[in-house]
Amino acid sequence: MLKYLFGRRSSYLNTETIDKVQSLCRSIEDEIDRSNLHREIVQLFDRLLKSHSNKSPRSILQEHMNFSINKGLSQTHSQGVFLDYGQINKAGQLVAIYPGTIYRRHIDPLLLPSIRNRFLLARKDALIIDGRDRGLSRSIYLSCHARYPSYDKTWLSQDVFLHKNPLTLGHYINHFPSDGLPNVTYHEFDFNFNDNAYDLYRFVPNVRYTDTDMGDNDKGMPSVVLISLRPIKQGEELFSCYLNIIQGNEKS
Ligand SMILES: C[S@@+](CC[C@H](N)C(=O)[O-])C[C@H]1O[C@@H](n2cnc3c(N)ncnc32)[C@H](O)[C@@H]1O
Repeated sequence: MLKYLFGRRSSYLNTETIDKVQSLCRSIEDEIDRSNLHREIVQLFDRLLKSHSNKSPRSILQEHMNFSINKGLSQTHSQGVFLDYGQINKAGQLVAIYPGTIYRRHIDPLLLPSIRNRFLLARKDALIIDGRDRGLSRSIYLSCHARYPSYDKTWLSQDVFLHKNPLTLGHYINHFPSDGLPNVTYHEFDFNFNDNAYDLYRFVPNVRYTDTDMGDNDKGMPSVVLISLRPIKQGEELFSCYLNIIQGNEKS
């Protein structure tokens, strides 16, 4: 399904662990109701859109979904993402969004931005998201963003309090440690809003590298969201599985 192109394979990821994690992720993914997820996102973005300027996006998320996320020092590697307020009550809940530039694999030129880049995420439809917020990746995002100026570019800020969309931290979520299991999983999602809800695109943290006319196949803006695998308590670090598709049905 999804994989980090340049993720590392750890020795504790034996077949038994991978099978266990994959069946956990699949069981939750199978239950995701896409139209519910779309509705949930529309409702949140609508709240953010209509909010009064004195309320921060994070406090709107806290009021609306009873949680918020933030970056912090990870127990595994450098920075990670934590549930810093409230709780996630159940599996299958939207927790974060993976921001960045959308490339078509083997078509768009990804070689230079891919060098030493740990933030590349592949979708099964051969789209790749570059979520790196620095260097060439950052410049390319900003350049492509000029074609979609109403979309979100605030996720590029290191200061989460400046983020217009408080969910755009999916790219900083680390791979689960040897003494634990993932508590979130990647789920491919396309932002697609009606003409009368076009303003909601201003909270979408993705832009395409190439502005293609998709005609009838228009998927809106392809992205990836993070979904909880179980209830998550305040203070817990979010962990995904970078390898949950490598051993899957389709080997890409
Ligand atoms: C998308 S980044 C995640 C954010 C990263 N921790 C940072 O602060 O930039 C992915 C990279 O984080 C590191 N990483 C993630 N999970 C890890 C883990 N469990 N153990 C060691 N390194 C990890 C790897 O270098 C990986 O390529």
